[in-house]
Amino acid sequence: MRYISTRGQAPVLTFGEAMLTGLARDGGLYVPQTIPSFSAEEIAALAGLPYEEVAFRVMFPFVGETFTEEELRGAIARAYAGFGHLARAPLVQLDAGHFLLELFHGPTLAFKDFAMQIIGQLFQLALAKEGKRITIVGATSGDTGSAAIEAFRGLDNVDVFILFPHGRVSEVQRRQMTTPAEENVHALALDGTFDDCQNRLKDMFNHFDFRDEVGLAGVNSINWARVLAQVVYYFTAATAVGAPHRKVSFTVPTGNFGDIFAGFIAKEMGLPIEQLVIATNQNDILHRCLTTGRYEMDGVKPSISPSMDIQISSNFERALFWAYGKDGAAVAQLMDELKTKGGFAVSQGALQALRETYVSGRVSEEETSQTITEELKRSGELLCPHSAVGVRVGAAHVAAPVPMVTLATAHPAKFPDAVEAATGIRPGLPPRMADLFERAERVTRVPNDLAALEALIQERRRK
Ligand SMILES: Cc1ncc(COP(=O)(O)O)c(C=O)c1O
Ligand SMILES: N[C@@H](CCOP(=O)(O)O)C(=O)O
Repeated sequence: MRYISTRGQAPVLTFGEAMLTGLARDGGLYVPQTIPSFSAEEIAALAGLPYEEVAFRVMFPFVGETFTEEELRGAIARAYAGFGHLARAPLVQLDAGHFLLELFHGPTLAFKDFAMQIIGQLFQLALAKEGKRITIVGATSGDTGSAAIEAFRGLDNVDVFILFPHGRVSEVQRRQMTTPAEENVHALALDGTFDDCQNRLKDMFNHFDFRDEVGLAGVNSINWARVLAQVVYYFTAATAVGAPHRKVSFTVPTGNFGDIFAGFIAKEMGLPIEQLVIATNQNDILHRCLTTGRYEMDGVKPSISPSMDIQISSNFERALFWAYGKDGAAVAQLMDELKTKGGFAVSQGALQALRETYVSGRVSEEETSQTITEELKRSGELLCPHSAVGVRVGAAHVAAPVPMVTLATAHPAKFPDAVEAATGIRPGLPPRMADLFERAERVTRVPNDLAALEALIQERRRK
C-alpha cells in the first residue's frame, strides 16, 4: 500500500513513512493510492466480533509492510485495554430508527482516544525500529490535545507540544491538558482561534529546516493513521444494525472533517452507507459550502460546542481531492485561494460529487441547548453539546427503513456548564478524574507568532 499527497507533488510513501511524516512536503495530506475493498461476506463476518478484531481486519490492509500481523494485533490490544466499556463503542437506541454511537469511553472521554491510543502504540513501535526521537506538535480545539497527551506522556523519545486557543476550551478540557506532570508534555495557550493554532502547526511543517531539525511529527487528523483508526467504528456500528444486509446512514458532528471522512473511507471500502450527514454548529462553513458551492471564511464564533469552532476544516482537502477526480494541481490551487483570498468556489462537477456523497445540516446555539434538554427527557440520554448538534441533524435525516447512527463524540462531563444550563444536571467526571480540579496546572501563554513558537519548542524539547 502506498500513500500519495492531495497536492500531487510530494514523495509517495509507505504507511509507516506517512504516519511519521504527518503533513506532506507539498503542504497536502496523505491518502491511500487505492482503497482496499471488502466483500459483503467479509463485512457480514465482522458482526458480533470484539472491537479489537474488527480493528485488526479493517486496518491491516492499509498498514501493508510497515507492521506485522502480530505487531498490529498487539498494538490494538494495548490501545483499547483501558477503555471504560467492553464494547469500546456501544450503540444505544434513541428512537425508532435512530441510534447513538457512544465514542466517549476512552481515557480522555472523547472520540479522539480511538485513534490516538492506537497511533501512540504504532509510533512507539516505529520509533523503536528506527531508533529515532521526535517532537510532536498538535493543534487542538480541546479534545485532540488531551488525547495526544494521554497517548504520549512520559515517553523518552517523544516531546509533545499542544497549542490550544486561549480561553476557548472548556475548563475540563484545559485541565486535562495542563495538569499532566510529565516533563515531555507542554500545554501552550495561544492568543487566537483553533484555526490560528492549526495554521501555525502547518507553517512549522512547511518550514523544512525547523521540521527536520526537531523531527516534527503530527498527530492531528492531518495524519492518515488518525483517520484510518476512526474507520473501524463505522464497521462495528453498521454491522450491529444489520449491514451489509441493509443500508445504514451516519450523522457526524463535524469540525476538522476527519471523523466524517473516515466514514467516507468505510463507504469506499464497501460498507453500504446511504447518507453521510455533516452536522455543524453555528460555525457552518461546511454546510454553507455544500449549499452554495463557495467555501467562504467569515470568522469563528465561539459556541457551546467549542471543539467544533473551526473554519479551516483541514480534512475537507481530502474530500475535495476525491471530488476533483484526484487532481492534485486543482486541490493545490483551491488551497492557495483559501490562504490568499479567504475562500474558493467549488466547480460544478466537484460540487455534484460532494453532494452525492454528503448532506449537511446546521444547528444554532439555542437548538443545541434545547436538544440536550429534550433528549434527556425523551430517551434519558445526557448529551454533550457536540453530540447534541449531531442528534438534532441526525433526527432530521432519519429515512425509514434505513437506520441512522449519530456519533456521540464526547462525554457530557467535559462540558458541564452547557449541560447544566440545559438540564439542571451537572455531569460528574469518572472517579479516576475526580481530583482534576485540585491538580496543579502547568501552561505557557504564547503569541500567534511562528518564530516565537519555534523558538520556544527548540528551547524546551529534549535533545
Ligand atoms: C467533541 C468533538 N466533536 C466533534 C468534533 C469534530 O470532529 P472532526 O474534527 O473530526 O470533524 C471534534 C473535534 O474535531 C470534537 O472534539
Ligand atoms: N476538535 C478537534 C480539532 C482538531 O481535530 P483533529 O481531528 O484534526 O485532531 C480537537 O478537539 O482538537
